[in-house]
Amino acid sequence: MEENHLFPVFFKVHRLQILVVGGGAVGLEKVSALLDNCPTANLTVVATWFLPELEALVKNAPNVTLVQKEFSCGDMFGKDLAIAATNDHEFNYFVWEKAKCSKVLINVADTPELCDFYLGSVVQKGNLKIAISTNGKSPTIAKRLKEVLQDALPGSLNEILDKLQLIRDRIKGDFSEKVKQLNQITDVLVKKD
Ligand SMILES: C[C@@]1(CC(=O)O)C2=NC(=C\c3[nH]c(c(CCC(=O)O)c3CC(=O)O)Cc3[nH]c(c(CC(=O)O)c3CCC(=O)O)/C=C3\N/C(=C\2)[C@@H](CCC(=O)O)[C@]3(C)CC(=O)O)/[C@H]1CCC(=O)O
Ligand SMILES: NC(=O)c1ccc[n+]([C@@H]2O[C@H](COP(=O)([O-])OP(=O)(O)OC[C@H]3O[C@@H](n4cnc5c(N)ncnc54)[C@H](O)[C@@H]3O)[C@@H](O)[C@H]2O)c1
Repeated sequence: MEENHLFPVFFKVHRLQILVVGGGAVGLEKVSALLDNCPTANLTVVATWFLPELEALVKNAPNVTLVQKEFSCGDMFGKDLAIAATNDHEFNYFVWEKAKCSKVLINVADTPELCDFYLGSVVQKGNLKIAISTNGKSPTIAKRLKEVLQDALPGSLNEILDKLQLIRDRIKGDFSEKVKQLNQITDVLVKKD
């Protein structure tokens, strides 16, 4: 079976500077995804025009700046991550080149082969977060799986996490003893019948 070699990480995006080039349908989708996960994400969106929905979304977000202009090399300065989401394939390549020159990790929305990272479909239940990737095969299936898991996972999972954190903070002893006790307490979750 073919395997997915993407390595998932969970970025603290409020500590990063993120550039999005393009403010149309896909720019809106990517900005929404970032803000859904982290309302305090630091985003700069550069585009020649913006969808009104995007302007409305970021209206009261001081951490998001919309810059209406053509993208230029200087926009990459000081950025940690970038997303190229214009409707111009050649231009997205140009943005990719600028990101590479500046050693900025980039997602090119219309060219998976150029992407350093993909965005995932994200299930959220309080502190719990599950990211799904289909290796770029079918974002629609990723979205559907997210919907299935979002419904199937009980809201009480977040309470369990809160309780486990309290227990984790209270257990004394050396590290291996702590791991042993935490595994015993949670054994019930994986025990068959
Ligand atoms: C998961 C999600 C995250 C997000 O964007 O936040 C995401 N795409 C979502 C939706 C979606 N995207 C597209 C459709 C239309 C139907 C279809 O094509 O299936 C729908 C469905 C819809 O909108 O309903 C079209 C599309 N997408 C890509 C291309 C380019 C190409 O494949 O060449 C084209 C064709 C454009 C064209 O034909 O012109 C590429 C990528 N899209 C990815 C992520 C990465 C792979 C993730 C993975 O490994 O599975 C990757 C590789 C790069 C990236 O964008 O990071 C988000 C679901 C959010 C949710 O959970 O609700
Ligand atoms: N990865 C994904 O999830 C995904 C999903 C659907 C489509 N796509 C691809 O993404 C691309 C973008 O589609 P869209 O629907 O958002 O397009 P769109 O027409 O809605 O928006 C294009 C945006 O690019 C901006 N732009 C164009 N040239 C620019 C420049 N030189 N400098 C700055 N901004 C510039 C425009 O101002 C506009 O904001 C398409 O090529 C499509 O194939 C990707």
